[in-house]
Amino acid sequence: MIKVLVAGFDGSMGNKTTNMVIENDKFELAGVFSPFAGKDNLREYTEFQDQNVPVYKTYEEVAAQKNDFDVWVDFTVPSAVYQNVKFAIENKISPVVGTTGLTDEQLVELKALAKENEVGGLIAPNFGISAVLLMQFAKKAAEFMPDVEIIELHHDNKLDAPSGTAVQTAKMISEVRTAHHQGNPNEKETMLGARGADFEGMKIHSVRLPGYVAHEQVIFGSLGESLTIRQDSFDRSSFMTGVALAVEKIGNYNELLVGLENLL
Ligand SMILES: NC(=O)C1=CN([C@@H]2O[C@H](COP(=O)(O)OP(=O)(O)OC[C@H]3O[C@@H](n4cnc5c(N)ncnc54)[C@H](OP(=O)(O)O)[C@@H]3O)[C@@H](O)[C@H]2O)C=CC1
Ligand SMILES: O=C(O)C1=N[C@H](C(=O)O)C[C@H](O)C1
Repeated sequence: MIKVLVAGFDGSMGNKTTNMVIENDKFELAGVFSPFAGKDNLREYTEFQDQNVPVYKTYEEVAAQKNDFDVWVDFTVPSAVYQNVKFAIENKISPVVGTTGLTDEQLVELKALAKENEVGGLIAPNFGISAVLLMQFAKKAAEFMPDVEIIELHHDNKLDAPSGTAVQTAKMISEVRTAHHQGNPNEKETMLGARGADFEGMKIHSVRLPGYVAHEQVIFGSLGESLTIRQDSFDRSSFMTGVALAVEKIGNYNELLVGLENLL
């Protein structure tokens, strides 16, 4: 059995993940983690009355029981994810991280730490197969159509913008695209932000509205034609297959990987 701790268990993704772990015969829910939890055991929560699982609130509590955990699944917040992943690696608990917001510098540091500790881990901006495919297709398209704008659309509880998926899409496109300005070089924004965020000349636009979950559209323009690639996550269940795959496989690695495609 793979022993799993879910950090952010009380959030939208953390709740879905907690239920997925409980229902998966290959996994044991060995703990949940949030500094803000008001209870000491998961069975005190109405939804989990049959689950005798400790609620951990501090790193010290987790460290004292670190042999109880194989995998740390993180669906928390951008402001906490770096410290959470650093702690997990230092305690030889494999991080499987959905939380977005890690900087490039933090990623480099965490990769080195994982190598030093010979701990496998995964940072996945998106666990949905439709999003993983969208990023791959977008990179291919950019080889031939280098003028591109990204529109990501999310629920209006999301803390960060642009989305981690949109940033990862732009990074993958930039591997095959020469950085260049798009639009009139003399263009002026008469309203600040009108042209969106800029990534090596590509523009990224973030929509936040009730009714949305997670969606991304990549639009390519060229002489006399356009190509649009779109993915939609209508429900957070779309991420669970990828999370389960990562939890199951991450023990086979001894380095920190970025992107679910590394495990497919
Ligand atoms: N990679 C992927 O496929 C996906 C990634 N995400 C990402 O996952 C993250 C979470 O998304 P979502 O579930 O919608 O967000 P929510 O706000 O619904 O949940 C976040 C949870 O984390 C808790 N939390 C805050 N700080 C800490 C901490 N230091 N340690 C542990 N838990 C903490 C929050 O508690 P409290 O409310 O008390 O602050 C909350 O319960 C976001 O970064 C999002 O971008 C989301 C979906 C898919
Ligand atoms: O906050 C979300 O919901 C999501 N966040 C991730 C991101 O920022 O890319 C993944 C997915 O889009 C859902």
